[in-house]
Order: sequence, then structure tokens, then C-alpha cells
Amino acid sequence: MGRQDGWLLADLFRALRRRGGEDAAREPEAAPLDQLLAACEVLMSDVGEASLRAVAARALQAYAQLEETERLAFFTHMLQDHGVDDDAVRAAYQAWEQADGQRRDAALARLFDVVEPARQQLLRRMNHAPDATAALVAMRADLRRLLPEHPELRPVDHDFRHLLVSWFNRGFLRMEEITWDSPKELHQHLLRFEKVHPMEGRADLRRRLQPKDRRCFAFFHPATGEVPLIFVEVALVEGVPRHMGPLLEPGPALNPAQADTAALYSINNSLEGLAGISFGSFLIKQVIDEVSRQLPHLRRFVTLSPVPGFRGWLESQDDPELLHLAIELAAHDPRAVDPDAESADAPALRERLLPVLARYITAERRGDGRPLDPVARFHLGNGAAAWQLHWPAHSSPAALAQSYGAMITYRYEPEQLERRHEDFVRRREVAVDGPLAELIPDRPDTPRGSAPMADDFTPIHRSFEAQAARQPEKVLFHLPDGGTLTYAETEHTVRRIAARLLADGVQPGDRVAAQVQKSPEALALYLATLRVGGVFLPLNTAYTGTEMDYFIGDAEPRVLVCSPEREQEHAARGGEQLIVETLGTAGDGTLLTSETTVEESYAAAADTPASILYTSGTTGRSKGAVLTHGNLASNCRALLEAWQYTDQDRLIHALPIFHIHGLFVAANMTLVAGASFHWLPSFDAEAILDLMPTSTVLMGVPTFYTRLLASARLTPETCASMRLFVSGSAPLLASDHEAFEAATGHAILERYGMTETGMNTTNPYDGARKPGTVGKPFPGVQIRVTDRESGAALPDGEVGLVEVKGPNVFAGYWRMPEKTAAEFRSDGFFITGDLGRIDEDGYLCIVGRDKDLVISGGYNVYPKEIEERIDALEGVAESAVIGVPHPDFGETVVAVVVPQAGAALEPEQILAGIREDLARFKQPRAVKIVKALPRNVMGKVQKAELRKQYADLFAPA
Ligand SMILES: CC(C)(COP(=O)(O)OP(=O)(O)OC[C@H]1O[C@@H](n2cnc3c(N)ncnc32)[C@H](O)[C@@H]1OP(=O)(O)O)[C@@H](O)C(=O)NCCC(=O)NCCSC(=O)CC(=O)O
Repeated sequence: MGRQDGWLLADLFRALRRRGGEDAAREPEAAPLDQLLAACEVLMSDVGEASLRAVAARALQAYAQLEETERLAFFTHMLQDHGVDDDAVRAAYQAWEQADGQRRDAALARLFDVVEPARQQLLRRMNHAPDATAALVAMRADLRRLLPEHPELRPVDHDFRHLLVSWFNRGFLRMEEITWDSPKELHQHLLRFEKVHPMEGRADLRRRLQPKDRRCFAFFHPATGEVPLIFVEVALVEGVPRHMGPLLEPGPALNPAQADTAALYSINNSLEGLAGISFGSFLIKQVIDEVSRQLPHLRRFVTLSPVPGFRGWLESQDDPELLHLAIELAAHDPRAVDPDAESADAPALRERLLPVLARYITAERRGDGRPLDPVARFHLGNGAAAWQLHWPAHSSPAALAQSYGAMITYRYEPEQLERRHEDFVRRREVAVDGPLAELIPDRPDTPRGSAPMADDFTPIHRSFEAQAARQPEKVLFHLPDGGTLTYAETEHTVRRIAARLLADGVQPGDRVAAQVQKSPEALALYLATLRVGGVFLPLNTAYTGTEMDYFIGDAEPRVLVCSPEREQEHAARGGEQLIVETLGTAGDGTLLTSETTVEESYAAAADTPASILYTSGTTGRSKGAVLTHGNLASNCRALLEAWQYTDQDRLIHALPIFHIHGLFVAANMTLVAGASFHWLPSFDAEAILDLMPTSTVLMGVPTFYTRLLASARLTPETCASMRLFVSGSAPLLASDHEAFEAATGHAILERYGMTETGMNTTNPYDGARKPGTVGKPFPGVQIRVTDRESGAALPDGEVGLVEVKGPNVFAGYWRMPEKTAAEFRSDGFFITGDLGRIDEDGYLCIVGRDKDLVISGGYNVYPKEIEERIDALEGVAESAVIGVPHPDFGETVVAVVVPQAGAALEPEQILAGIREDLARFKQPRAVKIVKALPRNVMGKVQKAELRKQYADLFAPA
């Protein structure tokens, strides 16, 4: 029977009389099914709206009284008698084909009408009864229970779904937090609808709602009143939970301030009748937003989710190996599926299980390209990444039946959510990250921003963002003029600069070069570059145009930020590709002209390049050392731990921020720990002494300490609040170490690092700081001393090449694979070029250099670069550049020059000839004109001889 027209209300009674006798709709003895079918006939007639409500209500009442078999009969009736009238479709189609002009639209509308199954109209009309929507949701739940046995009813389910999708408009959904004080009725709903981790009774419920480390959020829709459609239970924990035990079993509550992770451990769709109805993809985001609003310090949002389809899938495989695994897993004693009491064979079994499980989650897809597993579809669609697998994780009968007790963590990273959601929806891309990523063999190149990260790795910019969220009002910068800048203010500047960089077209991996004066905004530029995925290339403000030409040509930055004074000069320098922005010391310049900000923050992987720092080469060209996010983050963490640096510290920051000492040691530590700076534009002994009484830490090059020692104000009283003085970048004279201790009572802590490796070793924070040594390796770093020729490790006490290996060691030189290869041993140790020995206490002593290098005031100067310039001058035959002791800079540069035969050269001529090309700190402090250079029998210039000869050139009188 197709659609029936022409029915009147009176027909209802006739129909009912026919079926059930006199007015069957009112007769209690009329069978509910008959009442229902009769009501349906009326509903499909031309019934008026008032009657519609009454008849619809009657229909639903009658439905509610049906037995299971009668329900089946009713749904079958819907399928057969309220479907599509094929003849009507054919006729309407023909009419449309033949229609022309305006009649065509009308014909198309008619065609649409007839292709819609009549039962959709029937359901729409039933929906006129009061509270009908909830009743129809329940009706669909009944239908869905019948589907496995009666798949022929699927078209009916499809029509229900079609209607419910439009009725359950996301816009009407309201989120509410449910607590132990919420109405009892709500509690009853939770008890009834908690299906993922069912509750025994109110005691269970209380454990999930009352403790201070628990939260619960529910979503309601007007159509279903106080029945929550979805609810999410959250536990505040430390670290990623690996099994359900601690989340479900009684135990002490964690202080939320101590938690770093929100674990969404149970997400329930209450109503089966709404299966497959999506409420949009951002419900979880709403929960996360609310939890982070309440607890801004949380660092991670994760789930511990079931894998409902895994066991069924595994057991249906043909592959004998998989079936074998299935059999073993099934035979595994469920009691052994207890994370705290694993059986002996469990580790081996786990090793075989996890890659298969990873494949199931990420690679096994349905026909529509989405993952087979329904929970995976839900979380990935909501913008999560598949993160970590756990087995055994849960021993409930359901967990064993679904996945042999395995579970999975999906991780929600708020700033990645929308991108991941889009990638999933549009390209069916499954975001995989964290430990799970390592289980997937031969993954194609991970798209940028979702590459695997170690579980405990947080890039520097993200740590800063977390601190800004945790303590927005805390002062980060104390400025010389008395002004301050908070974490929130700095974060805002970072977001503005990030927006500007994005507007300039900076893409992940693009270099952003900076040659700017030190300022808070200059530090924000560094963070903004990382935030957009750029590679930060800081350049010494002393570099001349010639030097800049080389760096820009080699690194090919997308953007160069310079001080406003040099804008013209640099604009002329770069090609069309280079965008020149300016930043002055007062935050002026083009970089900060717009108020636009960005929210997103690049999810760098540990091996993603973060920065390039140029180190002049011992031969020829300068080399760009590529440091990764993992290098910076791991080194920072080691430093914080070793020096017990916390958010209580206030650092006197007087170093430049274009080298690792000022940027990746001093600044990173402060940003990551959530500490604060006394921010000085450059070294100033008096200013530092003024600040000491309100500071805790100073980091500097030896020149800092030499200069401070010259002041009578350096006393134990001035240093009363200081807890740590650090020296590095150049050797600290043992005599300065001792004099400083005598003057202040503080033993300077000397450490050893270099651009390519970050920090390698440190004297102890607690324990003997030995003058003339650089201490022991930082946690995670390995140091060895080797024979220069054979590369063999040398016993302690012997002098050899210092080599280093660890997460701090750089990724290689920018576009110089051969040079990179030449400086690494086959087992991954980097050859530093420093000569050292390990003393009887295991402390490293740097005794010299295998490379020709001068360190002046903490700056590395490579003689070769200066010699090349001098040799190019007219009248010069050859030159040798050496470092000699200097009372202020430790070492300084001296040039020894041989004129060509017959040429008369003056030192001033030489200096004038190179002034334009070399930064001031590289320019020789003395030029000696000589007849010839000392050479050995092989003809090699004997620099040691020269150094001896000029050793006292700068000795204090
Ligand atoms: C030591 C300094 C404070 C000195 O700077 P000042 O500005 O006070 O110098 P000043 O005012 O006395 O300047 C005197 C003259 O010397 C020049 N001048 C400045 N610094 C110089 C230096 N390091 N070597 C040689 N010359 C230098 C000035 O241009 C000026 O030239 P004129 O005579 O023409 O006026 C500074 O150089 C500095 O902050 N150095 C730290 C470098 C650093 O951060 N290194 C870390 C690298 S990372 C690394 O190595 C790895 C690791 O840390 O382990």
C-alpha cells in the first residue's frame, strides 16, 4: 500500500471498527497492534493538526504496549506498507523528463516527494505527539535490537536515522557538569546508562563524582529532557594512565594542582536509539576547554579507551600467524591480565600483540575509508591522535571479549584538534603520534606537525605556553627601566609575531633569521618562530654586511628581522624571496604593527629542526649547526634538573640572545621552568651588582666574572640572595674561580658546551666544584676521550679528543652532509675538536683544542677566516692569526703578517682593509708585521711558536 490520501478523522473510527469492533482506539480490549496500525492509517490521511497530536499520542501509547513479536510485526509493516510506491516514482520520473520550462521544477519536486519512503512522513507525524521525539528514539532502539536477526529492516532504521539527524540539531545541545550534588534523578541516569565501565551502585557512582580529582560532564538536548545523551567521566592524574585499575578502584584522591593530565576514561552514548547520530565533532573539545578553564596547568588530555572491534577482527583473519596470536590471547588466563601480576609469557605476547593492534587501529578501514574500529572513528573524528596501546589494561569481561583486555590512549592536543579533524574527514588521514607511531613499520613520511614525539617530550615553545597558561600574571621580564612584562603579555606578543610570520608566508621548516638588538620582543620572536614551525636563525648584531651576505645566501631564510636602522641595507641584500621585517629595541618596527594573533602552535617532533646557529669553520665557510626541538628540550630538562632551577628563580640575564648560552641555556631554562628574568640589554657590572640582592642566579662568560671581580661592591652581602653563579663558553681561569669564592663565598659552577651539542658536562650543584674542570656529563649525555689517530677510547688521565653522544647532539650541518659525516664517529659520537682528559674523580678537564680557534669574551673566532681576508689585501704575502691571553676577554686575536717583497705595510692599513668585512670581535687587537713565519720541517706554520712569542702582549703591566 502506498501513500493513502483522502482520509478523514471519521475514517479512523471506521477503520478501528473494522479491526477491533466499536471504537477500537478507545476500547481497552482492542489489541495494541491493531490500535497502532489503525492510528498509522489515520496519520497518513489528511488529518488536521489538532487530531494529529491526539492520534499520534494514541499511536505511541499503543506502541509502548507491544510485545517483542508485535514490534517486529509493526516494523515489518512499516517496511512493506509504508515504503516507496514504485509506480509513482516511475510516473514522476517520466513526468519530469518530459516537462519543460517552469513545469520542470514542479515535476522535480513531485519526484522528490515520491522517492521518500512513506514511513518518513509517518514518523514525522508521530512526532507531533507531546514528548514524541524521546519515544521515537526509544522505538529506534527497539528496532536496532532486532536488526541482527532481521537485517531486512535496515531501510526502516535508515529512515529513523535520517529524521533523527535533523531533529537532534547540535545547536540545541547543552553541556553541564554533573557532581555528587546534582539531582538524584540525574545520578540514576548515569547509573543506568554507564555502559563502558558499568557501576554496581551508588558507592561506585560516588567514587566517580565526589573526589576532587574527578569530573563528569553531560550533554543534554531539549527533545530528551533530563536524560543526558552523552556523558564523559574525567580523572585528573599524573602521567598517561596505562590501565583501568587506578581509575576505577578505590584509592586516595590526587590534589588537582599536582595532576598534569586529564584522562577521559569513560565516554557514554546513553541512548541506543541515537546510534550513528553525530552531534558534531567537537563535544570532546568542549569538555577539554572546560577542564582547562578550571585547571589551566594541565598539560595533557588523553583517553583510556576500549577497542571494541579488535577481537572480532583478529579472529576473522585468514592469516595463520594472526589466528595463532588470537588463539594464544584467548587462552591467556584472564587473571594474568592484571598489569601488576603479569604472567611470565606476557611480555613476549605483548610484543606480538601491539603491532597487530596498531595495524587494526590505523590501517584496517571500512569501505568508506574510515577505521574499522568505532571508538577509533569517534576519537579520530573528534581530532585526537592515536597515541599509545596498553595490554593488559583491563580485565572486565567486556574488555576481554572485545580486545583481550587491551586498551588505547587517544591524545587530544587542543591546538591540533581542528586540523586533525579536517584531515580525517577530508582525506581519511589517521593521526598517529607518540609511542604508537613507533609500532607502525614503513610509515610514509609523517605529515609535518604530526610526526612521532617521545611520550615525555615537550617542545620549548609549548612548555612556555603551558607556563603562560598556568601563571599568566607572573612577571617574566623585569626591565632596567622598572617596567615588567608578564607571561600572558609575552605570550600575547608571541602570538602577534607568529601571526605576522604566517602572513609573511612562513611554513614549517622555513628559516626566520634575526639580527636584532636584545629586547623582550626579540625573545618573543624566537618563540613565535618555533610556534609557527619555523627554524630560528639568530645572528650576531656585530655581523657586517659581507658576513650577512653569506648567512642569507646559505640559509635562504624566508624572513629576515633586523633593526630598523639596517632595513635599507638588508632589503637590498636579499633577493625577491626574502621578506625583511624590522624590530627596534622598544618593540617598534614592522614586526609588531598588527594586532592579529594566532592560536595554533606547531606540534614539533623531537627531530624537527628548531634552529640553525652558524659556527665559523676551521676551514673555509661557516657551517650552520642544525639543532632540533628534541635537542633543545632534552638539554633544557637536563639543565633544570642538574642546577635545581625552578619557578622560584630570578635570573640576571646579561648575555646576548644570538648564541646558545644566552638563548638555549639561560632563556630556555627560565621560560620552561616558569621563572623570571632581570633582563639587561648587555653586560654591565654595576647594573648586575644592583640587581644581585633581588636575584638568585647569574649565567655568564668568564669575562663577566673577571669584570665583576674588579668591583669593590662584590661582597658576600651583595650576593646574599644569590644561589648560583654559572660560567661557560670559554675556560674560566682557576685564579678567577678562587678569587670569586674568596670575595663572595660562592664557588662558580663551570660547565662545558658548544653550539653543536648544547651543554655536555657540569660541575655538581651539590658537591665539589673543581676549578679548572668542567665536571661530569649531564644526565643522558655520554662523554669519552679518544686517541686522535685511532679513535680508540683512552684510559682516564690521558689527554685526547673529547667526544660526545646524547639527545643534545645536533642533527648535522646545514646542507653539508660530508662535513657532518666527517665529525661523527660511526657509533654516533660527535668529535668536539677539544682536547681533554678525565681526572681521578671522573671530572673532565679541557686542556686545549685540536682545532684552530680563538675564544674571545665567549665568542668563537676562527683564524682561518681572518687570514683569508688579510691575505687578500694588497701587499700581503701571508699571515697567521693566533689567540693570545687577554685580561678581559680571556683570549684575543692577534695577526702576524708578512708583506710581499718590497711592500711597506702598516698595521693600521691591515685593520682598515678588513674592517668592513669582519665583525668587531673578530678584528685583531694587534697586528705584527714580520719578515717570515716560523715553520716546521714540513713547511707548516708553527702557531704554537707564535703564541709563545706574543703571550705577554696584553699582560697587565
Ligand atoms: C664579554 C662581553 C660582555 C664584552 O662585551 P662588551 O660589550 O661589554 O664589550 P666592551 O663594551 O668592553 O667592548 C669593547 C670592545 O670590544 C668589542 N667586543 C665586545 N665583545 C667582544 C668580544 N667578546 N671579543 C672581542 N671584542 C669584543 C666591542 O665591540 C668593543 O669594540 P671597540 O673597541 O671597537 O669599541 C660580550 O662580548 C659578551 O656578552 N660575550 C658573551 C658571548 C656569548 O654569549 N658567548 C656564548 C657563545 S655559546 C658557546 O660558546 C657555547 C657555550 O656556551 O658553551
